[in-house]
Amino acid sequence: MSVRILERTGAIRMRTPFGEFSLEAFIVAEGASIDTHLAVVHGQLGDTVPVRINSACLTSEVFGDDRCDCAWQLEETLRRIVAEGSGVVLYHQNQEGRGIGLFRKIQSYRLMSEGLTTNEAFAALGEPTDARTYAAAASILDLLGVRRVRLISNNPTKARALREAGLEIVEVAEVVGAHNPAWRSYLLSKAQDFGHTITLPARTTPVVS
Ligand SMILES: Nc1nc2c(ncn2[C@@H]2O[C@H](COP(=O)(O)OP(=O)(O)OP(=O)(O)O)[C@@H](O)[C@H]2O)c(=O)[nH]1
Ligand SMILES: [Zn+2]
Repeated sequence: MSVRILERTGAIRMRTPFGEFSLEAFIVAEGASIDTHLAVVHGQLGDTVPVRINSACLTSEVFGDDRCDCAWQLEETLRRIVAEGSGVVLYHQNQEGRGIGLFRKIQSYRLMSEGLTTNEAFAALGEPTDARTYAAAASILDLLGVRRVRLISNNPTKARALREAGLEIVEVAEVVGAHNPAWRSYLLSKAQDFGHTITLPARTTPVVS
C-alpha cells in the first residue's frame, strides 16, 4: 500500500530522564487511513543507526500495568540509544493493541481474563492477530536519511518489512524484559504464538529442603 507523508512539524527538543532527544511529528497517509507518527532522535545519526519501531501500549506506558514489558522496552531502548550516542525511536500511536486500537485491546484483555489465549481473543473479536504495517516507519526513516539499521526488536516481521522497503538491516538486537517474572507468560506467548525471537533464561526450580 502506498504511503505519503502529508505534513511534518519540524523538530522540538525533549529533555527526558534518559537524556535529550529531538521529537518530530508526521502526518502519514496509508491507503484510506491518515495517522500521526512520531520520530524521536538522539544525537547525530551515523552510517548505521540504532532504530526501534514502537507500537503504543497505553496501559503499560502510562499506567505501568505489569502484564507486558512494553514500557520497559521503550525505556531500555532510550537508555541504549543514549549509551551508544545516537539512534531513532519511531512511535506509532495508532498501532495500539497491535493495530486494533485501545478499545478493542481492552476488550481482548477482558476475554483473556476469562481464559482465552491472545489469539483466541483476537478471533472472538473478529480482528486480525496483527494488523500493523511498517511502511510509514520506512518512509520516515528515509526522510531522516537512514539507510542502514541496527533494529532493536524481537519481532521478525518488523525486520522483514524494513528490508522489503529497501533498508539494510545489519543486525537485530533483542530487547526482552526477562528480569521480571510478571512478564514471563506474555513473553512466552509472543515467542510461541507470534514467532518472536525471545531468549528467556530457563525457570529455576526452587530448592525445597
Ligand atoms: N490486543 C492486544 N494487544 C496486545 C497484547 N499484548 C500486547 N499488545 C500490543 O502489542 C503491541 C506491542 O508492540 P511492540 O512493543 O511494537 O511489540 P512487538 O510487535 O512485540 O515487537 P518488539 O517489541 O519490537 O519485539 C502494543 O501495541 C501492545 O498494545 C494483547 O494481549 N492483546
Ligand atoms: Zn504492552
